[in-house]
Amino acid sequence: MNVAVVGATGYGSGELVRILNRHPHVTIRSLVSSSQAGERLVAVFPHLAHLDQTLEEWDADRLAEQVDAVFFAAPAGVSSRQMPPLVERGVVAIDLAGDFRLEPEEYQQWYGKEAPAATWLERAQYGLSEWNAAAIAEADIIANPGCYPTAALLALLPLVQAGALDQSSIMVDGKSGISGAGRGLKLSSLYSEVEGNVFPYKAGVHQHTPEMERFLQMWGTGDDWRVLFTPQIVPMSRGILITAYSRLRAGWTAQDLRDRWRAAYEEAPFVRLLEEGRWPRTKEVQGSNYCDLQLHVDDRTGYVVVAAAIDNLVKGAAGQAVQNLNIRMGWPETAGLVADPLFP
Ligand SMILES: NC(=O)C1=CN([C@@H]2O[C@H](COP(=O)(O)OP(=O)(O)OC[C@H]3O[C@@H](n4cnc5c(N)ncnc54)[C@H](OP(=O)(O)O)[C@@H]3O)[C@@H](O)[C@H]2O)C=CC1
Ligand SMILES: CC(=O)N[C@@H](CCC(=O)OP(=O)(O)O)C(=O)O
Repeated sequence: MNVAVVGATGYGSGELVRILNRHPHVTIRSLVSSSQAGERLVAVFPHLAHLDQTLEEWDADRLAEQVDAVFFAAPAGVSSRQMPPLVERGVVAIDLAGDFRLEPEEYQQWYGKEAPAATWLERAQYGLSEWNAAAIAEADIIANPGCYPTAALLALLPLVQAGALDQSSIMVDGKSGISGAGRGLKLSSLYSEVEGNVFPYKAGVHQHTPEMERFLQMWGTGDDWRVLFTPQIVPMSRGILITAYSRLRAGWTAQDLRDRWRAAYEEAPFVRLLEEGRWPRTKEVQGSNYCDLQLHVDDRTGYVVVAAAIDNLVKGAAGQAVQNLNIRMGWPETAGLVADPLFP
């Protein structure tokens, strides 16, 4: 099957190409770049020097002729504009940006951009692979989840669905490597700003907050879930570690919660429940599509603490996008994604 990637010079696209290149059922037919069309891929990504590809301009007619699926790995707002003519002509679209993840008012409020038209939003399904496979398998548009929500929802959803957590007390602390901010040149991504430094940003106002709340609400029990989310930058290139805290409802034990995780992820090839006492580490998932989970019930305070580690560019972006393509096409979920983490 032929695919295209839009936003070809970014980190998300670089990861898509790396993964798709080893995919048994996929050929990368077009890499679309708004800034460097005509340039060879190797000039943008020297680590992909073995691939003979040239970046191309956006041309909806050409793409609709050439490809069966398109990955949008561009900033918010691009897919809303460019995707409709392709989907209209039967191309499956997988969007790594936030355009199709939220209700229109929420998207406008948290992203400060106009939402896609309702007719297009209706055709989109949220691409949290482990939780929405039946809908993804039928979807025209797959809204790939944000990196922080992927880790937070995988950890929290089984516990929320079980009714174990107090609705008003969920706090999510997220630590991300700087590649989460993309490849664009910015002061805040400079080595001298990030090295030897750890700092929160957008506490309580990050655009992933409504995404976490929306899907806790949709797939959990009860309503009106509220999440206090604080993302932080840590001095590393890749990786996300989520630590989430919630008051536990009466009667729930660590064993009960672990049983819920086990039942939810029994058939999930990319979710690893670590042995008791062993906590997730970003390096132990690096370069892979795994999400590692652990929890602790703190009887002294009545809280549970859960932790999840993913590679933000793989399970948090390109890897989950390919997992979703696999689900959509009815291929084995792991096609192209069987890679052990890179360690150390
Ligand atoms: N980095 C991460 O960990 C994650 C990122 N995401 C989301 O995935 C998307 C891609 O992220 P990432 O690759 O990191 O971002 P980058 O900034 O690294 O790359 C985005 C690419 O989009 C293209 N682009 C930029 N502006 C425009 C524009 N106005 N019109 C069309 N194309 C444009 C550029 O490529 P070109 O010039 O070649 O067109 C750019 O290189 C974003 O929406 C991001 O929020 C989601 C999950 C995790
Ligand atoms: C470290 C860092 O800056 N991370 C980005 C991750 C979000 C992202 O990729 O954007 P969408 O999911 O909203 O498209 C951020 O916090 O904005």
